[in-house]
Amino acid sequence: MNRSIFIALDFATQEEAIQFLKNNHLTGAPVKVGMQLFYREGPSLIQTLKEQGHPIFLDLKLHDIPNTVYQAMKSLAAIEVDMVNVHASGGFEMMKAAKEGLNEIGSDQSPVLLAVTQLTSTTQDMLREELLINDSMEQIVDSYAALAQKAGADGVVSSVWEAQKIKQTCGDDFLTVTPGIRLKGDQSNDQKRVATPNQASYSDFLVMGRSITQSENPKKSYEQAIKEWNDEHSQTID
Ligand SMILES: O=c1ccn([C@@H]2O[C@H](COP(=O)(O)O)[C@@H](O)[C@H]2O)c(=O)[nH]1
Repeated sequence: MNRSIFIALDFATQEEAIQFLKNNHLTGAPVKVGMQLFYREGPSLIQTLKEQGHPIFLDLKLHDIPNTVYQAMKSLAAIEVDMVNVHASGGFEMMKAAKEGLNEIGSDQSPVLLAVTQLTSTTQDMLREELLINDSMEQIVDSYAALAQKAGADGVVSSVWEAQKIKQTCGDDFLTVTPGIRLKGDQSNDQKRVATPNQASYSDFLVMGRSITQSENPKKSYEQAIKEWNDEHSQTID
């Protein structure tokens, strides 16, 4: 899969999601399906999106005992999405079990496994005061990424602000998928570690929801995000 921006389809129903894509000429664009839509519509929605040519990131963030995650990943591998994820805080054995579950269908066809390091809605203060973790955000994200890589994950979900360090620690081929993206001037909403597309030079994939889905002109916002990101990337690489 080439580097691309996944549109977060955070809609209540399949009908709304498909209509959004159709009305805005986004059929075939990479999409992220999360809990809201998948818990209601299930695998048939994935089938419909696949028939319309969309690369799919199924963002269910599994977090359970290793055997349960292993069995769940076998089910998810069977619906043939492109990327799935777990919470890295589930630990090494759980992430390893996730990878084994996905590989049951044959490792060359199995979905990419990502591990969520720390949600982009989490701040340093929350880590310290609510979760009783005293290390810095960067240290935690970095060590979770290294653990995820050791367990067999293909990459991580983090904010843009940790992506460079992850690449240094885990290597260029280890994928960095970054939500919390906003176009300049847009509201952050519940996101805390936010960035614009042109700040995302170390990301392999961006995830963008409301800056596109709630824009007055979603197609234009999507194209603007791609342009900003690509311009920045070519400047960094050249
Ligand atoms: O750390 C994470 C992990 C996943 N997400 C998901 O990405 C989108 C972001 O939506 P926006 O509207 O662009 O804020 C959403 O579906 C989250 O569940 C994340 O934001 N942060």
